[in-house]
Amino acid sequence: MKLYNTLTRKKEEFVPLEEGKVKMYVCGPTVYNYFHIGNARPFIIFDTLRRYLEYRGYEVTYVQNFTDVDDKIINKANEEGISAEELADKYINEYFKDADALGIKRATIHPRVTENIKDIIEFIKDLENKGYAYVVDGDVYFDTKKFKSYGKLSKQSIEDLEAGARIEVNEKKKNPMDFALWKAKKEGEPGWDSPWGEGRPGWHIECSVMSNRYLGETIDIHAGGQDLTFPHHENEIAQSEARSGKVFSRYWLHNGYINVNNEKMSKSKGNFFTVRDISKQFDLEVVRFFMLSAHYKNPVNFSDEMLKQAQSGLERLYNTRGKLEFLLENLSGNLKDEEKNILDKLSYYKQKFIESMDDDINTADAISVIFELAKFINSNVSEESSLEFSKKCYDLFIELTGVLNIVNKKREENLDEEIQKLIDERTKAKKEKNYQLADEIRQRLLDMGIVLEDTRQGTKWRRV
Ligand SMILES: Nc1ncnc2c1ncn2[C@@H]1O[C@H](COP(=O)(O)OP(=O)(O)OP(=O)(O)O)[C@@H](O)[C@H]1O
Ligand SMILES: [Zn+2]
Repeated sequence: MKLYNTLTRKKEEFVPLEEGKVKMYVCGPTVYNYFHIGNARPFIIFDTLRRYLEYRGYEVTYVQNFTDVDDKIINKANEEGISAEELADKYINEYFKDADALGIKRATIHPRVTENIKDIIEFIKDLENKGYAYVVDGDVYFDTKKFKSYGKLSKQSIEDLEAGARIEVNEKKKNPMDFALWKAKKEGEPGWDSPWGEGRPGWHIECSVMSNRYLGETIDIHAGGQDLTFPHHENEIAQSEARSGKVFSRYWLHNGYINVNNEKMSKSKGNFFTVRDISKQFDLEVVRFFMLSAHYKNPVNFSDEMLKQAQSGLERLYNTRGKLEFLLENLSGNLKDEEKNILDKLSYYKQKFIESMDDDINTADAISVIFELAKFINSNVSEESSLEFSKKCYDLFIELTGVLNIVNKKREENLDEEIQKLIDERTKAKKEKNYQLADEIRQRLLDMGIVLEDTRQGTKWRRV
């Protein structure tokens, strides 16, 4: 399997440190709000990478953190008159509701910064002892000039970075690229005791510490959105490698942006749609399907129209699944000769799916293969087919869609909703005296094996 590694700017063969095992860290959300469609992209994409690795037989330890102390959280908590902890608790809870509905598997560990303060302090002490950190008025800074390979991820020399970056003037720092490991407490902020006085951790240190604590000094994959490459991931490398003297992460993966009118969707620009809001209009499986329909590194323009397209694509796949499930209940018999002849098509689709995913998790191509398979099923499985053949088609369809965790509802669950929707449409048509449409809908339901009975309490249905 090949993955595009930001560190080398190349697609590289993926070889984990320990055979059969993958240690993976994904930068998680800052929990002060519902997360938006842009934030959803890394969560969905790297969840899919994890699922694919598991499908290929790897045992994956997956860590995704919650940033539960930071300026934005503190400000919002102060506005709402609650503690930073209460605010973070609330949005962690809300995160899980949306993430579950997006089909994102829970991480092996979801650590929180505030539960790791002791380790953070120890880590900073190590950096200080090794001469990589200096203290000014209760703040502790990382000395970037001391870390010789600073800039290796963003491929810029420290001089270029200094020249190019607009960094706020901070009298306390020795060099403009230095960053805070520990921040002295200010009025109205939460704080913890430390050797440097009361304070709280800077942002970058948390990921170095939690990755080290839960996965060890060297991990296989570290991932996040493209905006995290610099300075966040650059700083994580500096902190971790300065302390351990070992490679921090062997593969660095970054997803491209979800844009609105070609501009990055972001909270600060206000051009964002929360997943929660979208869930009022669309099943969130549609959002997952939409994300996976593009290659994760390509920029994607988000719009309602795109979601509607994704919705109808997903519906087509559900129709295939529904048809197969209906037929499986009614068919019998072993493979027929003509079915034996086309059986190798199934292994071909499976092979193509794996090739696509092996090519830097090309979910867009993988979904095209699923559509090809659906087309094959639609034209080759019918009331005339054998049970054995239909079952083989069905098993492959479920296997491949299962890797991406799409089309994951059974016909029965899906059907009840669909039936009710059609009944409502028919009732509306009757009210509007559109009897032709009403009859058409009744016939469509009958074809699905559903009989309607109009009663005084409304329309009831039963299976034939
Ligand atoms: N428009 C976007 N497209 C793709 N990924 C994004 C986008 N915006 C943020 N991300 C990613 O979402 C993840 C969660 O980050 P976090 O909660 O810190 O959001 P954020 O960067 O504060 O969001 P914002 O940019 O809206 O302020 C990070 O991996 C980040 O790179
Ligand atoms: Zn991080």
